[in-house]
Amino acid sequence: MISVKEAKSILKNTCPIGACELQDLNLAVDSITAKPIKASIEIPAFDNAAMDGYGIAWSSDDNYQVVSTIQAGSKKINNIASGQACRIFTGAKIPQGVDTIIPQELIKRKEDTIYFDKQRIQKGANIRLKGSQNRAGDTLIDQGVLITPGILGLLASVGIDKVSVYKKPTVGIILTGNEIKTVGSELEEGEIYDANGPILKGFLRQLGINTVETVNLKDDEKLTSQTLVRFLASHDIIIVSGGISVGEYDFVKQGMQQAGVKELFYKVSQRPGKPFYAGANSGKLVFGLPGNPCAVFTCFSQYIKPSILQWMGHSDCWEPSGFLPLENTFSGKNGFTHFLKAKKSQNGVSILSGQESFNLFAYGEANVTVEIPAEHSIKAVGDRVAYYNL
Ligand SMILES: Nc1nc2c(c(=O)[nH]1)N[C@H]1C(S)=C(S)[C@@H](COP(=O)(O)OP(=O)(O)OC[C@H]3O[C@@H](n4cnc5c(N)ncnc54)[C@H](O)[C@@H]3O)O[C@H]1N2
Ligand code: MOO
Repeated sequence: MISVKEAKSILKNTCPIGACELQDLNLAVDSITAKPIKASIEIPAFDNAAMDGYGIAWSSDDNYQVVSTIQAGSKKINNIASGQACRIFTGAKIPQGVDTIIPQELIKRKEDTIYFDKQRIQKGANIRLKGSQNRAGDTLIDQGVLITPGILGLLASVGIDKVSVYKKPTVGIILTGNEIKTVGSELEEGEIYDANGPILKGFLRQLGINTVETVNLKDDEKLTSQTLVRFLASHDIIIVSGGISVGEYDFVKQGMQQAGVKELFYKVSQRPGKPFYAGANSGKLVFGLPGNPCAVFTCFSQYIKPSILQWMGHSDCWEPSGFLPLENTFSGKNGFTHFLKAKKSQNGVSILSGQESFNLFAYGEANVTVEIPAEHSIKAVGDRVAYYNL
């Protein structure tokens, strides 16, 4: 049995960073840039109006003659001579001769003559200058940056429609257990609803992995190894739920061996999720999660989620979200790290009741997982503990 720290360190050192792919801009949010991105054009590409109003060439005149109207997107734009003005709207290209836009609120207009108070505006006002956002050749985004909606806007503004990002892994889920029924079907004697499939697919969806091959398997050694072989041929990461403990109908460990998966570790000194298995095969990762749903939740969030994030190019994905004082006492099993359903408030974090690994009730209220390390398994009120946002 290894410690939580050792298990995380093995995965951190084993998990590859995915290949690069060109992703459509509209699908690239939450991906990580695999290369720096430069602009090939300057933005704004032309001087344009920042306000709806009137464009003039600044002079000592106190009135101007409106001679044209320019809408955003207008293509045919006549020059403006001294003493003339154009009616102009936000985003419209500034004509030759115009150096100032007067917002319409400051204008008095009588037929085609406009007047305004020169004290209320300065020469050069309300013009967005060509190249004032970026010049052609400027680096807009470095490599290794999380793509936010703001970045999508920036890239679109310079005409970039595809981005080089780290590829997301393809994931396959194998749910084992004769007793497992998918929600929506009728339960018979001794059967239970599959909670692990929704937990795992929910986590994957949060990571932007929406297409996941999932199979339900009866507890059968041959079927388990055959399915693993098939999944290894078509997925980067394989997650198996249940069947990894020591029961007579637990076949996942043997199945891994038969499918040629090399064991990275088996059993971690943690609660829940002690019989957690991780293996590798030709750059692919295979996880055997103990079937109890809270063990599945914990093993995914503590190990598989950071591995997938690392695969997708993220750094610092193994650290807790923060540290807070504990609001109740806790006494755990010595030598085991405990991952606990908990509720975080502004000033502290409270461990919820119902910590058994079958018991999902506290997830209705929990917003964090608290980690109580194996070395200090007894905690008093006020002790600072690490927490992970759910
Ligand atoms: N003699 C021992 N027995 C057990 C040990 C042990 O060390 N010695 N470890 C216990 C711990 S801890 C865990 S966790 C479980 C892990 O068992 P398995 O990975 O073999 O999982 P199963 O036996 O298939 O299932 C365990 C439990 O979880 C329920 N389950 C399974 N799949 C689902 C699902 N998709 N959705 C909801 N619930 C599921 C299943 O019905 C069982 O109740 O082993 C202990 N035993
Ligand atoms: O490894 Mo467990 O403690 O029942 O989840």
